[in-house]
Amino acid sequence: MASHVDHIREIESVGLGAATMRDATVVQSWLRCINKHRLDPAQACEAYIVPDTQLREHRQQSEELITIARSGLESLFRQVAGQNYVLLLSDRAGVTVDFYGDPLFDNNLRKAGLYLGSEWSESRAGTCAVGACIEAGEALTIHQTDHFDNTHTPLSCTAAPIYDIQGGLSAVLDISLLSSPIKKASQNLALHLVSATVRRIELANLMAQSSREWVLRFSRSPEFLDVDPEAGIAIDGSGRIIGMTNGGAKVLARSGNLDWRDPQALIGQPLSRFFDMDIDDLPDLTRQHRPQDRLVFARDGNALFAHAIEPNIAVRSPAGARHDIPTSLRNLSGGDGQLAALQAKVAKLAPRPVSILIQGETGTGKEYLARAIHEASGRTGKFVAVNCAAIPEPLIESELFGHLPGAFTGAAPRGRIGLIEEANGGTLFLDEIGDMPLALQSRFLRVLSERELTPVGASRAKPLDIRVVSASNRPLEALARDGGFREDLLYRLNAATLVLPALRERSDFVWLLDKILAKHRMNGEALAVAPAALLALKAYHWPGNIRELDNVVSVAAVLCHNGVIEVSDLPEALLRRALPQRSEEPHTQRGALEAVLASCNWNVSQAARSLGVDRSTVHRQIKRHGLNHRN
Ligand SMILES: Nc1ncnc2c1ncn2[C@@H]1O[C@H](COP(=O)(O)OP(=O)(O)OP(=O)(O)O)[C@@H](O)[C@H]1O
Repeated sequence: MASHVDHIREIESVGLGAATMRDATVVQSWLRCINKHRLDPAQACEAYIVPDTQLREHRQQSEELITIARSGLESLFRQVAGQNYVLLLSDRAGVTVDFYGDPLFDNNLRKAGLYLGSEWSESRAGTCAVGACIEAGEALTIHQTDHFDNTHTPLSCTAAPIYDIQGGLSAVLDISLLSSPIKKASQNLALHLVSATVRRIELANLMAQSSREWVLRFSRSPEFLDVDPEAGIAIDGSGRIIGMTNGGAKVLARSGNLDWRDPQALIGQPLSRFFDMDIDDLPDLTRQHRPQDRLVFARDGNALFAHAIEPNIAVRSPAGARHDIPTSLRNLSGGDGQLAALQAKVAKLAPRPVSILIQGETGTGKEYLARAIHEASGRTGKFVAVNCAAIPEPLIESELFGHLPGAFTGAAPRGRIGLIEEANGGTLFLDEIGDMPLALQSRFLRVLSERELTPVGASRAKPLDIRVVSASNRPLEALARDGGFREDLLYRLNAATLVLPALRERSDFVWLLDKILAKHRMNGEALAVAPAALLALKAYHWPGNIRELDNVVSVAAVLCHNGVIEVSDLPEALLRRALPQRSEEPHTQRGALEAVLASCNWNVSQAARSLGVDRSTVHRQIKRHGLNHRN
């Protein structure tokens, strides 16, 4: 193996334009490390693990993706069992948010950075599989001395990007070895496995997010079409493309002679632009027809087998003019009146650079809404979420503003780009803004007024183009009146205010539930809720709102048999509260009681146990509501 000195020399000479046998992706990454990230190959740095608070935030942001990716990760981990591979799922920032490795090697893995919380962005770690994959947008292997930093040269890492259905890179799946054979070709199988897993994760994601739309899946062979398709696209009722896997984007781009890296050119286009068919032809491509008869022709002459999956119309959103609402915003509600008004307002505000303040109880979807605003804004930069309550006060300034190398004791040796700068060209989401320390509020106010940023330790300001969306579940006006929040900052933040209703106030509960069921379906099998359990869920008052509903469904999905959630799969605390002693809604109360009784075959003792009340209370309630075993 080349010595460290040879390795440094090789990178330096490639930096000066010398020819090399390395893959083009490696060379491009080395050049970025030298020219863009200003890294020095002679300066070795240990792998970086982000602090716990930050990790929690990264994981929270990737919650949905982790859930969807998990079954793919588990099956990949099973396939490579016993071969010492480690699996990392990293978010767009290169931070490892999920991890599968052999606990026997925990210490070595942690030291090597193959661990939960490790940050593998190219600017931090130099050329590495995750970082180079984020930059290149394609699957690749970074093998041993392909790494830029000497510290990482024992590793062999292979990574593939996971795209969201709008074509944005949302995560990276990496499979790594602490030590591997010398030849890079030894990792070709790993490259194939990671790419196949990502393809399945993207398809699962497309299915989960497009359950109310037509989904068209493609394969070059009729045998694999229905079991393991290669690509997928989602199409709305008017025949326009509204989502795709990366494979789907490539099929469309090839057909339309467009660039798959420019998803805006694909999303929103009519199906007929890419295929010799339109929406009316989709029913002929469903499973009722033989796979070999489902051949479709792309505009570039390419022929593919297709499988059309009908929209799931179990719960229809009410008719109304939703056509001028961008796709990302349509996901916000299933026809609730208050939200429909909010969606219309957001559709108008999103493309404009106005600051938006979102208010709502915990778990009502403030961050979800902020992301939807970002997606509908057309801004090309990142969505960066900062939870002001989660970052310890002494760290918040350098986290937000970044710092130069050596700006203060304990500063990162290479300096650090702050979260505000990371959001340049995109959206900065400030959650729990009411918890931002007062001193920082003044600094932040300057950033907003002057639209420029000065990192800690820097003397010159940098120009900034950010859209700020902030959120709070505390009444900021009252906080400002009491001196806990700067009034002038409040006015900068709330050019528009959006209020998210609590879940118990929403009329589209069943629509939301359906969406969350689709998210948690296990191994692609549909989840359903038994009528009694649905009554109990509807009767509950949901203090934790959509997040609580999501948690309840995720646990019930694991507990239930044959994919049907019964009352017994719901938490006792929920059932207890679903049947309050004094309810203003006797109908709901009666329904919930009936539901619980039906689930235990009218065994009053069992019903009392599952409700956490005594038998006499159940008897009293039965009498009060005039319930009868036979009615
Ligand atoms: N319209 C929606 N459809 C599906 N899931 C949703 C929707 N809105 C929110 N969720 C889910 O509900 C959970 C809570 O949402 P989110 O984190 O955006 O709430 P929040 O109001 O920002 O919470 P907090 O006040 O605690 O910060 C997340 O899992 C999110 O994915």
